[in-house]
Amino acid sequence: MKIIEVNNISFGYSNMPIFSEVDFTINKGDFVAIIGANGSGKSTLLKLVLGELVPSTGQIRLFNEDVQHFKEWSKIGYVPQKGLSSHSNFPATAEEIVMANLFSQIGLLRFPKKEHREKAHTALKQVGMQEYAKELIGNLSGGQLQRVMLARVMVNEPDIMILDEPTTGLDTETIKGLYQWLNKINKEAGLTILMVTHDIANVHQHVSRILCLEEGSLIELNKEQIHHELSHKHKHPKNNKAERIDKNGDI
Ligand SMILES: Nc1ncnc2c1ncn2[C@@H]1O[C@H](COP(=O)(O)OP(=O)(O)OP(=O)(O)O)[C@@H](O)[C@H]1O
Repeated sequence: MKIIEVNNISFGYSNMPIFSEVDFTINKGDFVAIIGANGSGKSTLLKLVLGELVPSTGQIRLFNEDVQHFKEWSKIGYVPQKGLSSHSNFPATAEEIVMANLFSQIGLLRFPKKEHREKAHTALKQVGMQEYAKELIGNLSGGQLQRVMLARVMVNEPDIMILDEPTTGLDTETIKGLYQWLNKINKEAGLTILMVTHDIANVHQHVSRILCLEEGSLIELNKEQIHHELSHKHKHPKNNKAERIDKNGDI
């Protein structure tokens, strides 16, 4: 089953083209990493997938529906870049942050019921944060905040989790734990995961596919290319092609 279908999209800010003719599909159960240099457009691509930006050409479908008409947003758990860390002084507990994401069920002006509290606790437990439910988020470490962000999207029982550089500012042990946890929910619960990351060295063993965005085009890396990327020898196939043509003297 196709969860995300991106067909031949192009996008640019004002007069600055970011990418063109980008195609990819995310199927149910995939664990996909998107890598690419700083500023190559990874966050922009996620914003297009989430319907926050509109491509100049091409089409994006979520769960077989055009993104512009898509309404079942609770199926998609989006963890933005930096997440809570920029709002950590907000006077709310971990439990309140998680419950707030149930607003479509609770209603904005109503008080949460026992069942909502229980759902929040289940989600916090899933990420190993149940003991911190009543803790103000300002008292949590970066790794704990990140786990609250994961619980915040898990509470809606999404079909896909979309993460934008979830390891920024975290220490090595926390990063390892996060990847193991993502691997577990992908394998055991079948949650589909799409993750933007710089961290190919740690992530490649967990993901099923790696997409690389560079110089305006997106390609899926094969095993050999992943190996080259790991040894810092990667060249985007677009460039490799140009190099090959050069060598053959065909231009
Ligand atoms: N709202 C905007 N208006 C104009 N230019 C933008 C806007 N947002 C991003 N850009 C530019 O578009 C390019 C792609 O940005 P984007 O944040 O998508 O890249 P990225 O690959 O996610 O980068 P990073 O790895 O540093 O997070 C960058 O050159 C950025 O400066």
